Amino acid sequence: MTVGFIGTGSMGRTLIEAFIQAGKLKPADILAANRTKAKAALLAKNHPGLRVAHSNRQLAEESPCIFLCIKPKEYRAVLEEIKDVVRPNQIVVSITSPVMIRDLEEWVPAKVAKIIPSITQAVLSGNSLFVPGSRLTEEDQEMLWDLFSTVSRPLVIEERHTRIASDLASCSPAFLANLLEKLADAAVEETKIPPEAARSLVTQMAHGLGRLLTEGGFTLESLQDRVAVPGGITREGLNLLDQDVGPVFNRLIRLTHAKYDEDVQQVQHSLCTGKKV
Ligand SMILES: NC(=O)C1=CN([C@@H]2O[C@H](COP(=O)(O)OP(=O)(O)OC[C@H]3O[C@@H](n4cnc5c(N)ncnc54)[C@H](OP(=O)(O)O)[C@@H]3O)[C@@H](O)[C@H]2O)C=CC1
Ligand SMILES: O=C(O)[C@@H]1CCC=N1
Repeated sequence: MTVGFIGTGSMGRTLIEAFIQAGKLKPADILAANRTKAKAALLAKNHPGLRVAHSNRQLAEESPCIFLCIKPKEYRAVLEEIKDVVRPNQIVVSITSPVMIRDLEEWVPAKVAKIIPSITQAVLSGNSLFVPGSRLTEEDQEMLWDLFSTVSRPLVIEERHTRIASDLASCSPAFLANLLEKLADAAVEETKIPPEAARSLVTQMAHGLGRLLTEGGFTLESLQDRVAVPGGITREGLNLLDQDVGPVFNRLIRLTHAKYDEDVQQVQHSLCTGKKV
């Protein structure tokens, strides 16, 4: 089956390369289109057999399953371009959290799903968040589940939980990398340890931490208890983090939700103005 990807930016490329790496899709199964054609052409060069469509419309005509890997503001233009050629038996998957399934279902007669990926799929790990639309059959759901199982752990979520689940699965790699960067920078500032050593120490620690939590039988709580020996040094640090860092995450979640609400409004406005199918 040909799988089409509209948008070969950061996430479109990550997904394509993850499916190839997992052996789930062969390059010849993939048809890609991107506004800046050179980006899709480079992907085709790196994965011989992968085909580049000359337009989004051609891609939509030729792909039983179409992934929209574009940003919220780019939906209107792409939907305008493909809506007349999309058929009811096709599957259209959006990877964009603020685009509502019901809006997509108004624009195209296809079977729609929202699947939010994560950069962690580049190493075939992490969750992908699965929101099935009303027209998907059991068979379609199984096909998508099977596809994403090869690069992630798919998780069905309700659409109303899209934002918070994306914060945790998709944004948090950036949030936690930022915290580790701050930890390393503070170490350099306070002790003059060489920056490369500080970065290497936190990076290797993060690798081990991920494994402890996923394969090592630890929970978030048991890990802290195990490291913080009674009367020891770690407890001092944990007490400070409990006091100062917790509230930052409450603010962070309020911020991401406020931006999400704004994006939802903007997308709905852009998709509601003008002609639909
Ligand atoms: N990055 C991440 O970790 C995650 C991203 N997402 C979601 O994925 C979506 C894409 O994000 P990301 O890949 O990071 O963004 P990018 O900007 O890297 O990629 C978007 C791509 O879409 C292309 N594009 C834009 N308009 C069109 C068009 N009309 N026709 C064809 N291609 C077009 C752009 O082309 P051009 O080269 O011309 O700019 C660009 O390559 C977003 O909605 C984001 O929220 C979801 C989970 C995680
Ligand atoms: O920053 C963003 O908007 C996207 C959503 C999830 C991850 N990245």
